[in-house]
Order: sequence, then C-alpha cells, then structure tokens
Amino acid sequence: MKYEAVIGLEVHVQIKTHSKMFTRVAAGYGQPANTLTDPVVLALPGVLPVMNKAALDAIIKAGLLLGCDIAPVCKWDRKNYFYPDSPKNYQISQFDQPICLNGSVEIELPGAARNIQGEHKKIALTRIHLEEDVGKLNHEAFDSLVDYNRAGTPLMEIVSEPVIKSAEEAYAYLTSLRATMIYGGISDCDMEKGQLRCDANISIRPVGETKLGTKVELKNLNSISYVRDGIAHEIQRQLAVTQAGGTIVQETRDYDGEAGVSQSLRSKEMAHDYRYFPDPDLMPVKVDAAWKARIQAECPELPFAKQTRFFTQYSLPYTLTSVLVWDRTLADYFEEAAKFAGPGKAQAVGNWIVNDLQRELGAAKLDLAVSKVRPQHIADLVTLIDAGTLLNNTAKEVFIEMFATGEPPASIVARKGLAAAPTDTAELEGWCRDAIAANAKSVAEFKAGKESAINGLKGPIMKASKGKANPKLVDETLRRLLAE
Ligand SMILES: Nc1ncnc2c1ncn2[C@@H]1O[C@H](COP(=O)(O)OP(=O)(O)OP(=O)(O)O)[C@@H](O)[C@H]1O
Ligand SMILES: [Mg+2]
Ligand SMILES: [Mg+2]
Repeated sequence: MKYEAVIGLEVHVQIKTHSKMFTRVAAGYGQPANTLTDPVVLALPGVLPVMNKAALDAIIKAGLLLGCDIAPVCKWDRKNYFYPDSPKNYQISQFDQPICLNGSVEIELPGAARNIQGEHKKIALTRIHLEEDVGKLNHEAFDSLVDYNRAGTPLMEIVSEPVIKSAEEAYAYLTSLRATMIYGGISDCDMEKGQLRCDANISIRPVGETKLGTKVELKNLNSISYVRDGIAHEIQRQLAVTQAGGTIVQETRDYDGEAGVSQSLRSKEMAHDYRYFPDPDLMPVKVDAAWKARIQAECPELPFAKQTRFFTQYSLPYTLTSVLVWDRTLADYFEEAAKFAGPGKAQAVGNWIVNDLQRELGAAKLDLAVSKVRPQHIADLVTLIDAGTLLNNTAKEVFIEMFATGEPPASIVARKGLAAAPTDTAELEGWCRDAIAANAKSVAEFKAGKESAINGLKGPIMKASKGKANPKLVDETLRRLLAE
C-alpha cells in the first residue's frame, strides 16, 4: 500500500516588545537570571495583569500579513498545569476565542533547478493566539535551576491545518513565516534565542484515505533544518512501524537533531488536562475597524509580492530576486542603488550587490548596515562601466578599493589612473583599421552575415591598446569602418 504524510505545525513566536505581556517589567534575552522579574511575573499574591497594547498591535499585524480574520472580540483563558517554569500554576492563553482565525502562509517549493522558480502554494492556518511565555529550567548536575526572565514575554502560537505534505514543505513554510515576521518587525525569530520554536505533528495514511491517521508530536526542533530532518525521520519511522504490521501510538517524541534520532517523551495517557477557564482578571479584547486600519497601514510589502514587482519593475532574473527579496535591508539597498543608477541598469546593480558586495561582506563578517559601499557608490560604478570609462576587470579592482575605504569610484579611477583609453582618438581608429587589414577571414564572415565574427577583430585591438580601449567605442568604430 502507498502512504502519504500529513503534517501540521505549531509555531511559537516571541513578540519583540519592550515590556512583558501583562506587566511593565522589561522583556529581553541574555540578562542575569531572574533580573527581568517583578511581582506579576513571579505571581506574588494580590497582583493583577494589565495587557500590553504593543503586543496586541503586533499579533494583529501578524494576522493581517497572513490574511487572517481578526476576531471582533477575543478573550483570555487560564491553561492550568503544575510545572516549575510557571510560578502561578497556569499560563494565560487564549482557548476558544483566539484573536486571529484562518489565513495562510504562502510557500515556494524547490524549483527544477536553482535558477528556476518553484511552484507556489498556500498552507492554511487554523488560528493564531496570544499567550505569555514561560520560564526556563537549567538542568545542572544535581539540581535544576529556574530562570523567570523569559516568563511573561508575549508569545504568539501560530497553528497550521494538517495540510503540509512533506519535510520540504514544512521547511519552506517556516522560511516564509519567519521572513514575514521579520519583515513586519514583529519578531527577530532567532531560533537560538528561542524567539521562534516549532512543534511538528506528523501522521501517515494510505493514499486516497480522507481520515487522518494517529499523530505523533515532535518537540525540541531547534533549527529550521532540524524541523525538516526530524519530520523526514519521523515519516520513515512511522512507515517502518506500519509496514512491519505495527500501529502508531499517539505520543510526544523528542528529536535529537545532532544524533538524528527520536525518543518517546510521553504517551496519550499522560497527556495534560489543562482545565481551561476564562481568566477572571482580564477583560475580553474588542478590535474595531479603526484599530485594524491603523495596523493595516503599517503592513509592509512581503517577499513574494516584492519578488513579483522586481520581475516587472526591474526585469531582474529569478536568481537575483530570490536573494534580494528575503532580506528587507538588502532589497531596500538594491532599490535605492537602482534608482540612483537610472533606467536599464538595475540588473547590473543587482549583480554587483548580490555577487561582489555580498561576497566581500561575508568575507569581512560585516553587516550591510555598516558597509562603506553605499547605494550611490554601486550606481556610480555601474554608470562608469556603462559609459565605457571603466572596463569590467578594472571595475572589480575599483570595487575592492571602494569596499575597504568608501571612496567614490570616480575618485579612485582618477587617483589611480584607471580610466579606459581616451575615447575619440585617431589612435583607436588606427587600431581598428589594422585589425581589419590583418583579419580578412573575420571581415569576410562578418560581411556574410555572421554577427559574432566581429569579436575576432576585437581581440587584436584590445591587445594593441593593452586592454584599455573602450569596448563600446571599439564596437561602434568597427561597425562604422566595416560598413564603409
Ligand atoms: N492526525 C494529524 N496528523 C498531523 N497533524 C495533525 C493531526 N491532527 C492535528 N494535527 C495538527 O496538530 C496541531 C495541533 O495543535 P493544537 O495546538 O491545536 O493542539 P495540541 O497540540 O493538542 O495542543 P498544545 O498547544 O497543548 O500542544 C495542528 O497544527 C494540527 O494541524
Ligand atoms: Mg498548540
Ligand atoms: Mg501541540
């Protein structure tokens, strides 16, 4: 029998706010243990929670960016459980009336080759709700120490429908979702800092079957690659169990990304009963049209929309767009440089940014924000090349210099005497005439209609000019002389 995999992802994303979800103490990462706490975070007797408006703004933005319906009214519930990571024995969350419903994440599947755009697909979302993050347990040799710095940080849970079909799709889903959150300024989504966490629910079923199979939940997938590897591994495990005549048991498993193995954490019998009930300390939240409109106005263009625009507006090839659009700063930098350079030069601008600038930044381990090469420099460089003042090979040299010093390209060219040979000289015409006289075969071929034969004349001219002749002018002069 042929089987197919069915996957649903639960993604937790920390919202980047100054303060915590229900109190004004600072939210943050990397501070000394238990310094980002106050009586509310520690759940001391008598405290009351107060909602963080910025966190509500952020989740509405996330919902709008993902095409969700924003509920006119949502409410808060207590999710009860006892564990030392939560000092109050419950977590404030949203149970049956979350703030965002439906919506989807657009993904691109791998194309037939690296330079070919892959198929696009929309993965449906069930809901997005807001809750507070919990503290962290640090396990020492004989003790476990608790740190409540993370407790109370605004946290979104983004739940997908069980419609993801493969580990690759899950990978594309997370890549796209992460970029959306970063573009929206909602979260930095640094998985190493726990700002984005993913649980994967996986089942298999015979192809053609519509009922869902028994799901296994994978936890502790702490990088996007581990999510992909963990899912692939779990699908194989379930297929092996099923093919050997066994049945899949509903359980939570822990995936060890480094070792590439998983082990059972708890089974269905040990599942929590959260005894949800409405939090009596918090009012329901009403989101009216004006609130939604205010947030809508702050929503940026997302990567896929930007990519489509880059195709039409700048005629960029897929390979360039697929690098540029995933990084908002890089995309903005490109657009600024393209604007300075003017019409018809966008692809050249894109090439310098994606190839040369990215390479040098990578080698120097620098961020684009501190690059001495500014968009105007790229535009100037491209303009010099286009005007024939600068040959491509010399331009590479100028770029390296410019990267190190931030000196404008024209000034480097002047200072180092790198300009291509003078343009309108009789000398150039002389080289051209010599080349025509010495290469009768190429001339005949060109005159017979073989367009590329003209290139056979250019080599000798470059040689005679020691590589400094302006290629554009050489081409023009040759054509003029050959037409005589
Ligand atoms: N049979 C199944 N196979 C694969 N995925 C499934 C299956 N049934 C449900 N899912 C997915 O599992 C996830 C369930 O998440 P949800 O938060 O609703 O419940 P939960 O995991 O029981 O709760 P908790 O938040 O406490 O972990 C969803 O993403 C859903 O699409
Ligand atoms: Mg869940
Ligand atoms: Mg779950």
